[in-house]
Amino acid sequence: MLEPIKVVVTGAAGQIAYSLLYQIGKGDVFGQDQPIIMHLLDIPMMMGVLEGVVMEMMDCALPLVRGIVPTADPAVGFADVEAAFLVGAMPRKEGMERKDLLSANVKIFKVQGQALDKHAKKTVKVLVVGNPANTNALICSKYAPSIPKENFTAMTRLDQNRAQAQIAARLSVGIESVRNVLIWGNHSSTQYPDARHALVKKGAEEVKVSDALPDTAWLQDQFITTVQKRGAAVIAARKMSSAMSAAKAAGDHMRDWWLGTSDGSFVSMGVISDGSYNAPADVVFSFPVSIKNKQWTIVQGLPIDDFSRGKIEQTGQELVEERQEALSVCED
Ligand SMILES: NC(=O)C1=CN([C@@H]2O[C@H](COP(=O)(O)OP(=O)(O)OC[C@H]3O[C@@H](n4cnc5c(N)ncnc54)[C@H](O)[C@@H]3O)[C@@H](O)[C@H]2O)C=CC1
Ligand SMILES: O=C(O)CCC(=O)C(=O)O
Repeated sequence: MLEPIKVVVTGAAGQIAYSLLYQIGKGDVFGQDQPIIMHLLDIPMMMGVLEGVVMEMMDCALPLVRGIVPTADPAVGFADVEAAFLVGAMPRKEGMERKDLLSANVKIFKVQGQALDKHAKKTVKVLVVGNPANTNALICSKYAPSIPKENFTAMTRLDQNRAQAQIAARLSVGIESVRNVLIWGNHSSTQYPDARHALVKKGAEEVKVSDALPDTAWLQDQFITTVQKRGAAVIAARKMSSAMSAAKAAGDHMRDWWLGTSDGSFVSMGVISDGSYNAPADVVFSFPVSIKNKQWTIVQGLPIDDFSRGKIEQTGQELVEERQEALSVCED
């Protein structure tokens, strides 16, 4: 058995955390041999609710959970953590775009960046879930200058999972038969879900999704818009934003970062852009990445046609605009 690691979940009294904490505690994210001390951070007025979550965590009787620290103090929440799930932020309501949350939420990520800088391990892996996730991750990193920029990522894994599920359903195959479906850009309605590089198992063989599903009209239209608008569709139906699927995606993202991806497979993560694929540099942009030894690398050399180039440009432009707005909010 390994030494315990400290893992923080912010927004710990909220709906995503309610599903996420169990996954982490039962070993689905960091592995079955990795004990965990869970730091649960929320705001002072939620401490009563958080007490109930702590009782439930205890009552789950999870052998890997070696300690639970509920707190409203970021200095305690972020102390010596090796992994951080930054979930705590306001969710959007029906009719809003995620970027409408920017002015309310971005300041949370400034403060948490400063706290991570002071209190977390310098190797901490940070996953930002709270929306607008890409720009919040950028701001968090800016205010944590002693931690490498590569350690701050934003979640587009829910979009990837949604896209993979749409393709699998359309082909009537199991979800595990489909891989390398990508999300480019922003976790917003400009994101570009891309099945051009995706593969599907057909018997003993693996073939391109575009060959198994020669329906370009669907792939270039309904597939993309369904994934782009899925968050809004869930809100319209549930009157609350996605939580179970968001928690699953957060676990998937961190697990792959911690334990690595298999050869030839890639996953989508919002990471600091170096300008690959003509995306704007210095925004947090979702790229295909492969991961080894807890380090992600942007997968290079995928062929990009004019259709994809236009979509990448559009979502990149939105991220540049969000960056500008976020920086001015933080300077106020
Ligand atoms: N990137 C993605 O794919 C997804 C992102 N989200 C986003 O995740 C965020 C959380 O969603 P839910 O859990 O459904 O919301 P929720 O409202 O159920 O829970 C949010 C929790 O965060 C807490 N919180 C607020 N400010 C905080 C702070 N400064 N420090 C610590 N905790 C704080 C609140 O008190 C609350 O308990 C939202 O911004 C939502 O839009 C949701 C689904 C998917
Ligand atoms: O704002 C939303 O769309 C709800 C949460 C979310 O980001 C999503 O479901 O993708």
